[in-house]
Amino acid sequence: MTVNPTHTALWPAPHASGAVAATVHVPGSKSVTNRGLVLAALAAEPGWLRRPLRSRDTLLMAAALRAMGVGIEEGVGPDGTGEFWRVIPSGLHGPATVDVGNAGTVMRFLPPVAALADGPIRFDGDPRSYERPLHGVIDALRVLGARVDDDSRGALPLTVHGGGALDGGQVEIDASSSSQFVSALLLSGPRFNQGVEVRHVGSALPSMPHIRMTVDMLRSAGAQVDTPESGGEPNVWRVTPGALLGRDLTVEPDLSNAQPFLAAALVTGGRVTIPDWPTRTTQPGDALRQLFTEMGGSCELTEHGLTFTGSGRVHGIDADLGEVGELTPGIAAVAALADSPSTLRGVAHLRLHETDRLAALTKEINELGGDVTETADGLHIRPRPLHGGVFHTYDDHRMATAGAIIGLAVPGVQIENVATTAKTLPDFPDLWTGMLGN
Ligand SMILES: O=C(O)C1=C[C@@H](OP(=O)(O)O)[C@@H](O)[C@H](O)C1
Ligand SMILES: C=C(OP(=O)(O)O)C(=O)O
Repeated sequence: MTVNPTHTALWPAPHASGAVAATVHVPGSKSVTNRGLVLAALAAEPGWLRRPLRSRDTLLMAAALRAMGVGIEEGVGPDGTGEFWRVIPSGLHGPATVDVGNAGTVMRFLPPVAALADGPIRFDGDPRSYERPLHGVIDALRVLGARVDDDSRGALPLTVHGGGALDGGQVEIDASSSSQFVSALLLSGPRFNQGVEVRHVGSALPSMPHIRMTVDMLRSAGAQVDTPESGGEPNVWRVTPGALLGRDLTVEPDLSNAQPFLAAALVTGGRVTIPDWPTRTTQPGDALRQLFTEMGGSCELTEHGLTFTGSGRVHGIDADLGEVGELTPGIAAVAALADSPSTLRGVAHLRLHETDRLAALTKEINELGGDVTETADGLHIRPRPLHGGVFHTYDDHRMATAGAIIGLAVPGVQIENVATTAKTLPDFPDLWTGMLGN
C-alpha cells in the first residue's frame, strides 16, 4: 500500500446539500465484457459485444487479444443500441507482449489463452500486478502441458511459450486467494485437447458469483460445463473440449459500479434509478438490493430499472462479503456513516486486490476521524462524526468511489487521484456531479 507521488491531484468530492434524485446510466460490466472478449476470441466464428465497457481494464484486454492476432473492430450501432465491438477470431500468434495493467481479469484469464498461441507471449504490468497472486494459474498451466517462465516467483512478469495447442486434463489448484484462477482455466478449457477439470483444494473459495458468471457465459457460447451445482462433486468444475459459438452479446450495466450511486440514495435519503438493471444476473452487485435494504433503504425493480430509495437513516450491518468482495469498499464507506457499528467478514483476500483494501480503508476512514479496525478476515467499523481531509486511493478505483460516498455526507473530503476510477468507470466524476445536478 504505497502512495504514488505522481498521483497527488486532489478532487474536491461534492457534498450533497439534500436528498439526491437522479437516474444514472451505468456503463457495462467489466467482468462480463472481459469474459465476452476472451470467449469471442476463442470462438470458431465472429461474434459481437454490444455496449461493452470501454475502460482501462477492458481496453487492455482488447489490446492483448489484438496483439495475439484477434480482430476487434469498434463501431456504433443504429439509434439507441450504443457502441459495439465485432470480434473476429483467428489463429493466436506469438511473439507478442501483453500489458495487464493492474487488471486481475487480464493477468489471470490470458495466460491460458497464450498457451494456445504459436509463440512466446510476454506478460508484464503495473508494479502492483507483480504482487497479486497468479501461482494458481501458472502452476496449473504447467500441469496441463504449458511452458511458463516466471523466474520462479509464481507471479508477473512472465512468458508463456505457446505451443499452438495444450493437452489440458485434470488439475488441482488452491484458489482461495482469487476465484479468477478457476475462471481463467475454465474459459480456455473448451480449446484444450482434453478440455479441463479444475479441482479447488484449500480454504474457502471467494467470489462464487463470478465463477457462476464464467460457467453461464461458457454455456451460452455452447460449451459443456459440469459444476458442483449441476450435480457434480463439490469444488470441481469440468469443461468438455469443443468449438465455441460466436455470440451476439449485450453487456449488462456494471452493478458493482452502480454501488456508489445507490449508496448516494442511501446516505442522503434520496432516490436513484439505474436503468437496464437485469432481472436475472450472475453479477455480485445484484446483492446490493439486499445489502443496502438491510442498511436502511428500499428498492423496486421495474421495467424502468432498479430504483433505490433511502429512508434518511443508515444502519450498520454484520455481513459475510466473501461472495461479493468487490462491494466491500462501498459498504465500508456507508457503514462509516451509519447509526450503529458494522462487521464485514470473509474478505481476507482483499489484502491482495488493487491495493490492500482492508489496510487502505482502515487508514483513510480513520484519518477522517473514523474508528475502523482490521480483523483477521475483514473490518470492524464503529461510526463516529467524520471531518474533511484528503482520502488517498492507492491506485484503487473502488477506494476513489468509497471516498466520494463519504464526501456526500462529510464536507471537505478531497479524493487523491480520482482518475484511477478509469480502471472500470472512466466517466465517474461526470456521472457523480451529473447525479447531483451540477
Ligand atoms: O472474475 C472476475 O471478473 C472478478 C472476480 C473477483 O476476483 P477475486 O476472486 O480475486 O476477488 C472480483 O473481486 C473481481 O473484481 C472480478
Ligand atoms: C478486484 C477487482 O478487480 P480485478 O479484476 O483487478 O481483480 C475489482 O474490480 O474490485
